[in-house]
Amino acid sequence: MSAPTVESPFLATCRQQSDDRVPVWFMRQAGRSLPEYRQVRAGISMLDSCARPELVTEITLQPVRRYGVDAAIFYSDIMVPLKAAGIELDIVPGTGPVIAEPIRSAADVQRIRPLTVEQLPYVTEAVRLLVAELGETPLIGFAGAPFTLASYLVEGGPSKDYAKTKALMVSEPEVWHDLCSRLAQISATFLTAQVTAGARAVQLFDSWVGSLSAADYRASVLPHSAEVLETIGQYRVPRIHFGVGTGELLTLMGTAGAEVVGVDWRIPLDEASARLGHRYAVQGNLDPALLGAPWPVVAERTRAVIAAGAAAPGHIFNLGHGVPPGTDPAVLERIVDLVHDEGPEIRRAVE
Ligand SMILES: Cc1c2[nH]c(c1CCC(=O)O)Cc1[nH]c(c(CCC(=O)O)c1C)Cc1[nH]c(c(CCC(=O)O)c1C)Cc1[nH]c(c(C)c1CCC(=O)O)C2
Repeated sequence: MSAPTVESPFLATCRQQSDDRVPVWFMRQAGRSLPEYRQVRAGISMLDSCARPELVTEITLQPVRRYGVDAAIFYSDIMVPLKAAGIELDIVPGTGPVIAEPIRSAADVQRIRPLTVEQLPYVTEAVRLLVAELGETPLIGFAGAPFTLASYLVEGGPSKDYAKTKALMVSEPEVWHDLCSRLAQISATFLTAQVTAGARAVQLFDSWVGSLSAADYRASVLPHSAEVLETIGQYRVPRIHFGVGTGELLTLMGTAGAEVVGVDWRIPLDEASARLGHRYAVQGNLDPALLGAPWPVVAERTRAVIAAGAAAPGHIFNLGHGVPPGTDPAVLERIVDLVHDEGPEIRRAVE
């Protein structure tokens, strides 16, 4: 056991300098599961809400107040920097991102212009306001990774099979790499805006990359995600890299450059850590679909996640993906308390 640090438990764990405390936050902790969120968002579209710094600050703080989580995540969306770069899109409630003119050709790709931090003034301002309000609680900045962003741009919206995206990737590799290079630049700029304004960690969401084979991931996607992570490396903040269904990609994802690898519920954290050579802290991985089960079941599963996480050189408790909109906030509150109260003991029992 290393000496306790003055740093936040979340940041210490990212850096593998934690004691036995288990930090916890939830992907999509801000959002429709919270009545106070539904109230302040009423009548304001998702994308408009992201451009209002006071509102962004309030929504980001809501789950921190309610749950006592160890980190805040910036309220925005992976599509916000694409819109700022001039791509016409909307986020449709209940559906997700919808692109006015999908990107399918070399000429389409050339329309995507580079983004500058100056084009994101509402991001800079919101992060500054937030950091002043948050005190010791660190703010996590985030961005979408090139593959996940490309999947929306090429499909034109959400997809089940990513068929158009994969077809472009394998049939026109030059166009694909040009697209992903541009998206990497945009993602890195979105992260830079957040980190230079005071975010103390970042998460790169490659939510849909688990649809790829390891060979395609390595050849067509990994270099672009690595580019984003490398660009942000100069700021010395911990980097978290997450995707859904990535069990077969974990070994490769570990090489992309992040300090922490996020894992979904399909693979236990001890197995995930083994696939990562026990070199990285892990984040996850309670199945969000279980949040509606009776509390004793949720509690047992929460304890099992903590026990499996003890195999890694650091464990940040989270869900395996985002909080579903219908979740009872009281359950998340109980999970945070359990992780904080019982986490150290469960870890010591395993070690
Ligand atoms: C794939 C993806 C998107 N957006 C994001 C991802 C990667 C994370 C993941 O895999 O879930 C990232 C994201 N989106 C949002 C956040 C805010 C911070 C947080 O996690 O609390 C974060 C980190 C707010 C949001 N982004 C969105 C909402 C819900 C819309 C609303 O409340 O009106 C929120 C709170 C909209 C959105 N935006 C996107 C989708 C699929 C949706 C859901 C559409 C729907 O079900 O209505 C694209």
